[in-house]
Amino acid sequence: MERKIVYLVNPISGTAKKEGIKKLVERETSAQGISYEMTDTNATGNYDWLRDKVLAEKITDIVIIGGDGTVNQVTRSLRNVPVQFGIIPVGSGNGLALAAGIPSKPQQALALIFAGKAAPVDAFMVNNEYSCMLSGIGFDAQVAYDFSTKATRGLFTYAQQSILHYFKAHPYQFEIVLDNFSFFAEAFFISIANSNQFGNHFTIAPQASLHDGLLDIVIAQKMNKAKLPFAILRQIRGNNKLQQLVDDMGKKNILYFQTPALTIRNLKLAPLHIDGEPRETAEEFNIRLLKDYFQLIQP
Ligand SMILES: Nc1ncnc2c1ncn2[C@@H]1O[C@H](COP(=O)(O)OP(=O)(O)OP(=O)(O)O)[C@@H](O)[C@H]1O
Repeated sequence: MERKIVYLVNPISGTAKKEGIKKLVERETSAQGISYEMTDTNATGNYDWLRDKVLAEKITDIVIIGGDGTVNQVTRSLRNVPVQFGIIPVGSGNGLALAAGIPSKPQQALALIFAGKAAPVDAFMVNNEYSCMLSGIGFDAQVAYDFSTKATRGLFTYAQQSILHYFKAHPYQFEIVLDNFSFFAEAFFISIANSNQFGNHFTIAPQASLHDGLLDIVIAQKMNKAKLPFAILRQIRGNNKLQQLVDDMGKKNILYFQTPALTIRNLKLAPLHIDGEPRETAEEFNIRLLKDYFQLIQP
């Protein structure tokens, strides 16, 4: 089938200048003889118009030139639409693209898109919110919130906010409800991961796969704050298994397990982020995996 690409450019994502990337994309796509359109994304995150366009004009590929927040909004809007997605990662974190092995350099990411080999990627719901990468409750959500209020984006601003919040961080109380049992945890944050990382290669869930039908849950339990960075480092390298969860409780600072669904009771109303974007929190989160939600071009 003849390919037709729609490029969606987020003008505010990350810190990279978009004009040069747009020119590169136009030049290279024309050289490939592929028909394409290019348009900016919008702040509302509504892409219903695109759904209709894909069907009416037989668009084969939607390529997102942006970060995880944009990937979230676009893929959410195009559920069950017969189209494959590409990413040219120019966001601040680019967690999903990096987890999928998509190159960071626009020219290489574009070459991958032209090769056009797509594979399914899971997503998940946190109550009624759709997430495709990594969501979290607690410390990292507070960082996401403050990051969203800053005029400059990018890794530097993100790191600056993380460090500032680290010194202010306090644990929250949660009840975790799994199929067969439940337990209480006092934790700085809980990450629910489809991708293996927060972005920028900062791995949090080393075993996470984008299409294994499982969510990786990481609980950074209350501990002496001086130990927290070391505990996270161990987590990055570690190989904890689900069956070890019960053994680990009470012994380990970081709990790590995999499950397709769980409920988290948020007893102290810790803040929530969805794919790095702050969202309204709730007293209870029902979290469930959506298997093979969209097709992503990847190596
Ligand atoms: N035209 C636009 N004007 C203003 N905001 C926009 C526009 N298009 C998209 N947005 C918003 O930009 C936000 C950030 O987008 P994106 O996730 O791509 O970048 P990022 O946050 O810098 O990267 P990452 O999520 O990888 O850390 C999203 O919340 C999205 O709603």
